[in-house]
Amino acid sequence: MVVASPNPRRTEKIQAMELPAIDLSPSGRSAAPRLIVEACERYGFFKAVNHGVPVEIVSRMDEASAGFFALPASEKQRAGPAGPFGYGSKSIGLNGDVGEVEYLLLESDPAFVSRRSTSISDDPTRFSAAVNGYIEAVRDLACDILDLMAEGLRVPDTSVFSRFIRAVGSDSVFRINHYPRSGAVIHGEVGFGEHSDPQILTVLRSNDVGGLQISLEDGVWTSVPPDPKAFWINVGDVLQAMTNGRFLSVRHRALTNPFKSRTSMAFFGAPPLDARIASHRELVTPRWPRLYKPFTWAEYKKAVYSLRLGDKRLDLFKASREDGIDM
Ligand SMILES: C=C1C[C@]23C[C@@]1(O)CC[C@H]2[C@@]12CC[C@H](O)[C@@](C)(C(=O)O1)[C@H]2[C@@H]3C(=O)O
Ligand SMILES: O=C(O)CCC(=O)C(=O)O
Ligand SMILES: [Fe+2]
Repeated sequence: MVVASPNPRRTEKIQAMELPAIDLSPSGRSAAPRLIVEACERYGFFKAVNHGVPVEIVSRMDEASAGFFALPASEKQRAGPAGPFGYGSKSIGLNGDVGEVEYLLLESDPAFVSRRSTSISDDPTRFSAAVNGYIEAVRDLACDILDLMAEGLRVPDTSVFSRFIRAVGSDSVFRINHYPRSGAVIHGEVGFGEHSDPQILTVLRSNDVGGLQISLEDGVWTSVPPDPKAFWINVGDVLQAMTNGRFLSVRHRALTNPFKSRTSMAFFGAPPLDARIASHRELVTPRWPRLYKPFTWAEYKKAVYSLRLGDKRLDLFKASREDGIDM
């Protein structure tokens, strides 16, 4: 189906497609490893249902974020400008990217959250308790899913991916996005432009307003229907590299809604800065040689922050023939 694009001068196809929903309850668990692998190979995205994250943790976080974004602009600015952490409005990252979004970007370490909360809320203890409780729950979910991925890929040590996120010094971050309604505009505007997520795995949730779209093919966008009870899970660049390109770090974006404001929150599970990222040896074979040169997360992050939002930074780390096909 071809429908309205946020930029009518650009030819874009926007389609609706059912993305896989994976049941993480005890009864769905035996099929989960295989279904997760299939979803990550085809779409790089899936929906986690019956995930076990308590609803109170989610509603406390929703209240905390709604309270913050409802503050007058001058008060929100006390937590900014984002460089890259803190409150940002319209400006994304450090290299001139913009979008119809305001956000809080937070370190995932509880001590950093507590410290930063003093510039975010008049009740910093409450705010940081909500954020820290939410981060702990979604980090556990991310690790659980990474273990299922390893099992589905038949990697014998099933904590190969999750151990990076559980490590002391993990560079994971947490983002809360608020997209004001676009008012007079009939079509949505670009809130958060096209990009892939750089880290290992993203755990994303939104309110009941749509706007997220993924692109499996250049210029073709698939709208992801909102489901506030579920989490959308997506593969990041580092996991694409660690799986030697089997899992896809898919490009996505978020549009604003003409009538309703949208809130999304994303936990980006990342390794420590000094972690060495390389394709897992079980996934490198003579028929499927190593696609990426090994790199540290610090080196990758430097590339991320020196480039623009939409740049394809993983291309900088492609292996050449001279790098061989060592396993
Ligand atoms: C423009 C930028 C913002 C970003 C860092 C970057 O230079 C390119 C990647 C962007 C992104 C996208 C996913 C996450 O929201 C994010 C926190 C990340 O790790 O990479 C943002 C960065 C940011 O807003 O600081
Ligand atoms: O708002 C969304 O649904 C997506 C946001 C996003 O992609 C991001 O924060 O990296
Ligand atoms: Fe993203």
